[in-house]
Amino acid sequence: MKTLIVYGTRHGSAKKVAYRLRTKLPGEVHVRSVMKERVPPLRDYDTIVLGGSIYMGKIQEELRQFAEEKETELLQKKVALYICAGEPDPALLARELKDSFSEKLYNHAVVKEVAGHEIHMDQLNLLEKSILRMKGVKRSTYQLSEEMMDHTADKLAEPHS
Ligand SMILES: Cc1cc2nc3c(=O)[nH]c(=O)nc-3n(C[C@H](O)[C@H](O)[C@H](O)COP(=O)(O)O)c2cc1C
Repeated sequence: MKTLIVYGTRHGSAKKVAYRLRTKLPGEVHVRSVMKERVPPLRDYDTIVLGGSIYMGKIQEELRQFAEEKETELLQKKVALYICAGEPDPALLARELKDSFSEKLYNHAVVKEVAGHEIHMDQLNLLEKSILRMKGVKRSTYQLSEEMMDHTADKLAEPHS
């Protein structure tokens, strides 16, 4: 199995998930930032993982665009989707995950997960801090889900139907 993980991030948690997933997946696994690196041709891979993080309800525009441009190819592959997102309401998190990708791609993906979130107060700018203050968030939090990463890796290792 050859896997490509393409991620978008602002403060690093979606990147952290991408690199942790790499250690859990069998076979050759390549990780690329959709914002900073050239993404290799998808035809070279059996499995594609797309992951990003949510700000004001939206995933990184670069990742959204990438998924849109490559949709036809992605629909021929085994696909996993994840988001890092900090909303406390599970229904809202599920909505954010669904809205981050096209309906076709979301339905096609063998696994779609909320990977938890991290907030590093010392890395945020004033605007970001005041947005979080309005949401009642005052402290750094570190809640990435190892369980979700294990689940994603297990699902991707299952034979493709
Ligand atoms: C300014 C700001 C806005 C955010 N808006 C949302 C949001 O609308 N929904 C959500 O679920 N999480 C929101 N979050 C939480 C982030 O999605 C979470 O911290 C995530 O782990 C960040 O990922 P990154 O480190 O890959 O950029 C927000 C965080 C910040 C700092």
